[in-house]
Amino acid sequence: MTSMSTDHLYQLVNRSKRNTENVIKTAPLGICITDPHGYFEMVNPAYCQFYGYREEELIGQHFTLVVPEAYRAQMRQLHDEFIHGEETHELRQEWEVRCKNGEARTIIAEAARIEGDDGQSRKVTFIVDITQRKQLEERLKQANERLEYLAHHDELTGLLNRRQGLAKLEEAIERSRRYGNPLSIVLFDLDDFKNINDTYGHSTGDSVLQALTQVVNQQLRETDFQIRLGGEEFLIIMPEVDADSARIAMERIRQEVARTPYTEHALTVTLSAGIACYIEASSTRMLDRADKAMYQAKQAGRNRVVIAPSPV
Ligand SMILES: Nc1nc2c(ncn2[C@@H]2O[C@H](COP(=O)(O)OP(=O)(O)OP(=O)(O)O)[C@@H](O)[C@H]2O)c(=O)[nH]1
Repeated sequence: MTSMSTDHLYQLVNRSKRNTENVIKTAPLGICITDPHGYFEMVNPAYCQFYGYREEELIGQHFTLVVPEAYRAQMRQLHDEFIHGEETHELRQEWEVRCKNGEARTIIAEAARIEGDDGQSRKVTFIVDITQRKQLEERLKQANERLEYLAHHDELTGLLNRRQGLAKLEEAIERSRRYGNPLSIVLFDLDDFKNINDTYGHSTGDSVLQALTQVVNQQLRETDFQIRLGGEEFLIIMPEVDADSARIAMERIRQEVARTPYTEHALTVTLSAGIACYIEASSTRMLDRADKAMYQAKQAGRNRVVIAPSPV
């Protein structure tokens, strides 16, 4: 080889090195190289910019500087295992990291093991910021959870809604049918509720419905379900409870509801209830019997509980 061609080769190698350096400098993804003990040896501008540190603030620091305290030990161990392990590439993984200003962000990191000019292993890590995508995913997840919740619950009171409540009733009836256990349902409706809306406004009416839901719930067993069928009409499912016990429970609830003052106007609210217990009936039949009993309670002057007679 002539001296000219050696020069030329030297130039080419230098150019190639400069190109590589420029690629690393201008790469849109953060790149860092850590020594065998996890200390930063190289960080590119995108890495510094992402974390909010200057290059000289990072070089020589342990990489766990950008890791939340809770994961530091785990990350340190993973780094050491990778440096001394067999794998040359570390799988892509999501991590939560901390920027200089304390901000938490999410990255996807992928790493490779390279050999330094001292013959020792180094870890080169490539990071991509996915914070926005994660936040979007989180908001989407919350929106889906909310939709899922609303599909089963009444928004005002947080109770199960009619559709979900009727499904629960079907399940309860099925269990009673199979195991021969008693089951009672209570249909109740507030008395003269229209007066409250007309006198104090709809939002006061709403507050009454919310507070009343709590009063009733506090009186129920863990295994009972309270459902808002619609408007000011509610259903309670009481599995394993016979008609007499349901009446005692409902009397207690009726009295508690009537005794409680509602809203800042200290309103009195009463309810009329009809009870039906399970006797080889469909949910429609049971609801129908409870409804008739409730109607009787209204007819008899309201603020009372009536048990539906057993069908012959
Ligand atoms: N504030 C509020 N009112 C509601 C809601 N749903 C239904 N209502 C009201 O409940 C009232 C029901 O009136 P009615 O069906 O005449 O019954 P009532 O006045 O309770 O009379 P009785 O049932 O016969 O004792 C109406 O004024 C409805 O507008 C609600 O979500 N919020």
